[in-house]
Amino acid sequence: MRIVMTADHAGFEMKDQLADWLRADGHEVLDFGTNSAESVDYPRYGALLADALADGRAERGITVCGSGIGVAIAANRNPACRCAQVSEPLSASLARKHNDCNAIALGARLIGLEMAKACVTAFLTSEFLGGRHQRRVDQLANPSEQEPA
Ligand SMILES: O=C(CO)[C@H](O)[C@H](O)[C@H](O)COP(=O)(O)O
Repeated sequence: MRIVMTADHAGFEMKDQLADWLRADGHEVLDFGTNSAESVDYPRYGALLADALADGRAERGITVCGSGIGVAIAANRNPACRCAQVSEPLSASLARKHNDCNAIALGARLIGLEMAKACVTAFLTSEFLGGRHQRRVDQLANPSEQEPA
């Protein structure tokens, strides 16, 4: 699978470790930085991730910051990106099954590498269930125009 990865300074080390692990597993990883512990601002890295998903350069995205929150907020500014901040595999799986998320955000200051790998595996191996979930995902484009179900 073609996967775009980004991180801020707090997440770059976990991002690099996950990228190596994914490449060893046969995935193609587009790494859009950052690539050091020098302090950077997360909005750019959320946006770079979302741009690559929006224009089809990548099928899935994984982004990492200290908590996963900042990069998730930034990525979700792009309507083509549905990014869930997750800290355990059930949420990562539900992000695919119910929300058709094309990205997850991880907190390198919240979880360890093995838990991050478990989240990534759940995210990459789970499929969107469609049905009532498709209706709700469609409504995200214009939530205030929807009739209550
Ligand atoms: O956006 C975040 C918090 O919501 C991320 O965790 C950032 O990585 C964090 O804010 C960076 O903090 P720092 O003190 O500048 O390293």
